[in-house]
This record gives sequence, structure tokens and C-alpha cells, in this order.
Amino acid sequence: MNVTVRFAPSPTGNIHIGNARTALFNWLFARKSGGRFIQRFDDTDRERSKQEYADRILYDLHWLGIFPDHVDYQSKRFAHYDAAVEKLKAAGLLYPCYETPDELELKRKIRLSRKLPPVYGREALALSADERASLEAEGRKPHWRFLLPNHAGDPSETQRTDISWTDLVRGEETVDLASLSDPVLVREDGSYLYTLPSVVDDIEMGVTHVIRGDDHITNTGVQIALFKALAAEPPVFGHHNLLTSATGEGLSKRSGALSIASLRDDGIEPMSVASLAVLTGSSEAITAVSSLEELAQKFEPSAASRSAARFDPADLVLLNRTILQNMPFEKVRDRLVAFGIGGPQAEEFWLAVRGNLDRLADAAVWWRVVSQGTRPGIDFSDADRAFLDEAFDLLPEEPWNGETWKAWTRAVKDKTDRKGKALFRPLRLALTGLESGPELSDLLPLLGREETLARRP
Ligand SMILES: Nc1ncnc2c1ncn2[C@@H]1O[C@H](COP(=O)(O)OP(=O)(O)OP(=O)(O)O)[C@@H](O)[C@H]1O
Repeated sequence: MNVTVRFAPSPTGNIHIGNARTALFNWLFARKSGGRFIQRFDDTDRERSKQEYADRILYDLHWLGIFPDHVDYQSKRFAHYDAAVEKLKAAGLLYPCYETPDELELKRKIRLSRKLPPVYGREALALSADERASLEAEGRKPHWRFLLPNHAGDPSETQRTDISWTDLVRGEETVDLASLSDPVLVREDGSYLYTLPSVVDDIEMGVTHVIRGDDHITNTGVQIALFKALAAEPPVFGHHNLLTSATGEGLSKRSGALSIASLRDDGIEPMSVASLAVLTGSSEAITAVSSLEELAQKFEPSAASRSAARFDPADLVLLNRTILQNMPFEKVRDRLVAFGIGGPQAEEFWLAVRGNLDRLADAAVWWRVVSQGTRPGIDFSDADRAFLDEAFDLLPEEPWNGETWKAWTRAVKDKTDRKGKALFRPLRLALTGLESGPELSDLLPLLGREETLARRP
């Protein structure tokens, strides 16, 4: 089977980590099966949708390593939706309704008081042509509902009409259509709600697998009915659990919380974000994965758990450390240039400091420590000062390499009465101005003898 998946956000804000989970699930699924990934913008709401947001979403996806095979916009496809509407009307499956929101609310209350399910009672189906004409003469415009294939007779019947599918993530799933109102597909002003354009596009774009958040499970029941009403075979569906904030709040594009842009601005590596977005809330262990190819190997949709999972950004920093620790120089060479890190020592420098970084930008601090000379102005005690004097006198001659530090400190230990922390701490402080940091055996050759001597307090 030629797999085709899609990611279909509304371009109404910056995507957040939950949206990224959906995008990545689709991307990894496509990569695993050699399939296609369609980026489709659900921009039928012309008021709220903006091209600027669509561009930002594409930028965020590229940053994560997702490069769609095709990009499309629903706002360019209204003719296709209009054609589907005509088909449904001709089949008697889309019917005009005239109730105002207040009238609907009243009907809902009456049904509840009669202990009936609070669904739309299909009263508009019974309207005659004359009744419809007079409602329209009053100035009412119809909205259009899809006649769900449930208890085609009296909606007050309690008979169930189940729609079932085998979910890629959750296994057997069932939605009882009898518990749902006939959904509105077209509003009074002629604009489309999400349901119909999504199904028409999935059919016409040959989407074989719809993978999305479990906020869509009920929609899927309705959409499967709509696929069938349009004489199409429904795709395979998969619904993964949603991510929440660390304190359990839901995420939304409008709030901006945990947006991909904010994590990027915070200096987090794309693979830290991708690893955590995919592995959180699953039975897979959370580990730092270094490429999307490797993540695709680990990815198993059915490993996602059924309940919402908290996304803790503190975990990102831990993953980031691991990812940077294992990052080869070729992968960061160009990015280091942006921090002024380059030249013949750059690779050696990277290998010396990469184990000590929370974020790539931290490398700039170490570059300054190594290349610009640090005169930390540490107030050493007289005893430390005397010790350091003796130690600096013992600095080996060049050439220096990874063994120089060991040779030097061995000589210092033999000559002075110091060992352990009493020996290493003042040396580290004198050389870097800091109590901790990269291995001095790695830093020393980068400094060179002249610069090291210049740091003698
Ligand atoms: N918190 C979440 N965790 C995982 N997936 C999510 C989350 N929120 C949305 N999604 C998924 O992201 C995809 C795009 O959805 P959509 O554009 O509706 O985003 P949203 O953030 O829910 O919307 P809104 O613009 O209303 O904030 C959908 O497949 C949806 O299931």
C-alpha cells in the first residue's frame, strides 16, 4: 500500500508541543513505510487563519526536520467542497435547518427534561417546501446538517448505531452515532465547518492513514459515515493521547504555551524536542535520540498510552545535555560560527566542551574562557598563591597534548604536599575562573603554554 498521511492544523497561531507530537507521529509513520506526508492547512476560517501563521508552522516543521512532500490550503479548494455538498444534497443526506442558537438551546432543555438524549431532534427534516419558503421569507438563512446513518426513523429511539474501526493506536474503537446530533457541515453564511473539507481532502488527496489527537475520536465516527456517504473507503485512523503542560493544563495555539518557537528560542535542540514530543506518554523509555531516522526505528504508534500525558520542559534540558554530549563536530560546525567559534582549534574545542553544555549557546562562554583569556581576579589565599607559583613553575614544555595535564599535575603532586581537591581546585580556578567545567586535560592543549602562563595569579 502507498501510505499517505497528513498534518492538518489551523494556521491560527504558533504550533505547540502537542501539535508537534501529531506532526511527528505522521512523519515517522510515513518514513517507516516509505510514504508521503502532506501538509494541509485547515484555513477555512478566513477570519482567524493567517498566511503568516502557516509560514511559521512550516518553519517550525522544517526546524524539527519535517519536510512535507506537498503543501496545500483548504481555502483554495472551496469548489471541491461545494461539489461534495451538491452530491450530499442530491442524495438527501444534507438538509437545511433554520433554528437560531436560542431555539436549539430550548429544544435541548426540553429533551433533557423528557429524559431524552440532548441531540438535535431533526425537526427541520419534517419541514415542507412551503414552511421552508416562509422561514426564508422571514429572512432566515439555512445551516446544513448531515443526516447521520442512525435510527433513520425516530431519533428518540434508544437503538444504538455503532461505527467501529480498528485504531492504529488504541485498537478497537466504537462511536455510537445515536448519541450524536446530525452535525452542521455548512453554516448560515455558507462557510464550512471542519468536518466536510477534511473528509473531501482526505478522499481526493488519497490519504490512507489519519493520525491525530484523541480529541478527534468522536469526529472520526461522524467522518467515517461521511466517507461512506461520499462513496469512499475510509482511511485507517489512529488517535494518540494529548500532551498537557507540566501542571496538567491543555495546550492551545492561541495561548503560546510550550510553542515550538519558544523552545527553539530557549536554545533547545530540535532532536530533544522531537524525542520528548514522541516518547512522552508512551511505554517507550524516554531517551535522547539523535536523528529522526533513529526515532522512526523506535516509533510504534500503539505504544502511546490512552490518557493525556504531562510534558515537562525540565526534561528537555536533560535530553539536550545528552544530545549535545554526543553531537559530532560536523553537525554543529556551521552553527558554532554564529557564536564566533571557528578556526583550526574549533573541532578540538568542541570535543573538549560538548559534555558540559545545557545548550549550544553555552559553548560561547567556554570559547571566551579558552580563547579570550580569563582574568577572573580570584582572591587566592596566601597558601594557594604560593602553591600556584610552584605549580606554574613546573609547567611542561610544549608540544602539548591530551597527556600534558596528567604529566603536569603528577609533577606538581610530587613537588608539593598537595593532592586531590587541594591540588586540582586552585589550578582549575586559576585557569578557568570556575569551580567546574570541561576536563582540564582537554582544555590545556587548547590554551597552550603561553596563555596558561599568562593565567598565573
Ligand atoms: N495537546 C495536544 N497534544 C497532542 N496533539 C494535539 C494537542 N492539541 C492538538 N493536537 C493535534 O494537533 C493537530 C492540529 O490541531 P489543531 O490545529 O486543531 O490544534 P489545536 O492546538 O488543538 O487548536 P487551537 O488552534 O484551537 O489551539 C490535531 O491533529 C490535534 O489532534
